[in-house]
Amino acid sequence: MMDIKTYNVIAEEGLAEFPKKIYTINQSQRPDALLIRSQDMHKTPFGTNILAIARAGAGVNNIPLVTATDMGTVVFNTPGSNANAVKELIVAMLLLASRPVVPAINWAHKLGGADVSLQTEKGKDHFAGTELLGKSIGVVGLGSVGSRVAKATADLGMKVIGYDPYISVEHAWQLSSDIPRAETLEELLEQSDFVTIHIPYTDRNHNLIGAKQIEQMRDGAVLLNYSRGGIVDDAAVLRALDAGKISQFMTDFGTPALAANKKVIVTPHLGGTTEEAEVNGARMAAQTLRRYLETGNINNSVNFPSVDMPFEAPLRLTLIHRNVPNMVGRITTILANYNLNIDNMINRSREQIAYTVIDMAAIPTEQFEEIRTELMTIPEVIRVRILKNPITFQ
Ligand SMILES: NC(=O)C1=CN([C@@H]2O[C@H](COP(=O)(O)OP(=O)(O)OC[C@H]3O[C@@H](n4cnc5c(N)ncnc54)[C@H](O)[C@@H]3O)[C@@H](O)[C@H]2O)C=CC1
Ligand SMILES: O=C(O)CCC(=O)C(=O)O
Repeated sequence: MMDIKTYNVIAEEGLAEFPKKIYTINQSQRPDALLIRSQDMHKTPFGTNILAIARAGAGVNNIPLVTATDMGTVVFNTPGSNANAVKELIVAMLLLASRPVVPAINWAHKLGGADVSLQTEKGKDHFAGTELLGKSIGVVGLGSVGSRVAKATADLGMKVIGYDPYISVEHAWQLSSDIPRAETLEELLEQSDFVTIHIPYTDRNHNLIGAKQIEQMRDGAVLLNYSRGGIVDDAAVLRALDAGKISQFMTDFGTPALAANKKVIVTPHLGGTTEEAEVNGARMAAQTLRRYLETGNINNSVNFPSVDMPFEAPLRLTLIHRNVPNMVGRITTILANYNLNIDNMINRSREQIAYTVIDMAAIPTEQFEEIRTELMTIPEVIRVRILKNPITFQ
């Protein structure tokens, strides 16, 4: 049996992906893997018993990736699982930035008496807005969320300009050729009535939008941050709002200072919070975890290479090791000493880490620990697992 520990609200549909014959959920003091959303894993200790951490969602800045990699813990996310939810919220926020819908509703609910329609017609002009049609929007980051926001806002008749110097081939293909791309962030900022950010929080992206960038924006522009706190320098934004340089800031990552400012609209980290996105993310995370735990195959990892080798032999050895020369030679020498014949093998690396998967014929279960211990004597080996093929192992 393997145990999955969860943090945060994980949709039942995701947990149902773990068959009760093989898995328990939150039953062990030494779980085998974690299924999380925004839990701050920088402050949540986890040990080497944790083979993998699956993050139902996109951002992984809540997970100490270097530590996890050094421990041989594979970290997964669920790319795109909540991108539509974020896109729809951005459309809502753009509309709320242009039309004072919330104050208008509050006012309308307070109207009373026989002449409600008279009061309505007299007072409604206080709540006149503007239209999105023809306005320009700069989309920073053209990944799963940004590419959808670009399309949706173009469909609303906005003039869209994108910026993403690191765009993946997959996302570049998805992006309509009608969406012009800025060469620099400055170029985008200068041309946009609205600027919306859809990039991961990384050291490189810390305060990407600071005082200098805000100065480059159009006077009266609206800024949206539905990516992460820390990507936008909130103090610089507050100064720019007070000075009238930008007109509104809309963010999913509130602070008391932001919430106290009337030109800021704070939502409580709601971007991915729809029934559909929560189910998508939980299912995808659970399926990815299961594939890794049961077959050793890796996809959607943010710290390990992708590996997809059909599990056809009775036994599979998986080795996580440092990416140094001659590892495969040293590993196979040990296996040869046991007279083990290799059916199939794959070795992949990602930066400092490498992953070797070796399929072979059945050996007595009593030998597993001995072989595992011997392989672990190679100093660069971090983790060795021996997996039984549930179909072929006799
Ligand atoms: N508010 C919420 O609930 C949610 C927030 N997010 C946040 O949004 C971020 C983006 O999500 P996805 O689009 O799904 O991720 P993604 O990985 O599909 O796309 C991110 C894009 O940003 C680009 N990028 C990175 N640094 C950049 C920079 N300095 N300038 C321009 N482009 C840059 C990358 O090349 C990539 O194309 C996540 O990392 C997460 O922090 C995502 C989902 C929900
Ligand atoms: O609702 C959640 O779990 C957080 C969504 C999010 O921020 C992300 O996917 O990066």
